[in-house]
Amino acid sequence: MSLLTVWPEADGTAPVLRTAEPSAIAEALAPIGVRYEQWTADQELAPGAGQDEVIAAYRTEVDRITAAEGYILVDVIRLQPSDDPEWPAKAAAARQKFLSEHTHDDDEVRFFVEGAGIFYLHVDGKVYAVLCEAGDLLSVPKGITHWFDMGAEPSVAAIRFFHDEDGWVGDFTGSGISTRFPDFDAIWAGYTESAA
Ligand SMILES: CSCCC(=O)/C(O)=C/O
Ligand SMILES: [Fe+2]
Ligand code: NI
Repeated sequence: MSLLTVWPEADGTAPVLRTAEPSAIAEALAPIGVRYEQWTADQELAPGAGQDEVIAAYRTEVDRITAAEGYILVDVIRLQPSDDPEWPAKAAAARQKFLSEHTHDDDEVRFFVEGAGIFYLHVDGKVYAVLCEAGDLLSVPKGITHWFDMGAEPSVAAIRFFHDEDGWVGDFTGSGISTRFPDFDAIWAGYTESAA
């Protein structure tokens, strides 16, 4: 399951669209150049599995995406709650990195293979919050203003594709818009309640 919520950029309290229907999500995102697809992500990942293991588990999907779109670098972001005393600081730093509005010079393709996270796309006077879960493939054109939230207790794994060997580079806009919209934890609470 996934969820799309759309608000006017001036008001993060009154959504103009809220849908968990995959075809409706894809249809709403297509006009802004965003590709949303549901693939299958059902590989069992060991708790300590790192980049190489995750990429190996999804080799077929990784090869399909890189071959179709010419990516030269693939990496994995994976966060899982743990008892490690360093976890709270690690989680907070990982969350903070993507929490303010930014753009990229490269398009952005993310294949979610575990957990959940929300991409907020700020386009044409609206904010589109795409809650992605395992199996979701999201492709965002270069230059789109956006931010990403994985919540206070991140649990997510996503495979990322880059055309540039520098990997993830964000250009921050300096806008405080991300603080005016419901964060991951607020949206996730409503989503799990409505799914129950
Ligand atoms: C789920 S991938 C981590 C976030 C990221 O790569 C990005 O570009 C956020 O804007
Ligand atoms: Fe991004
Ligand atoms: Ni980004």
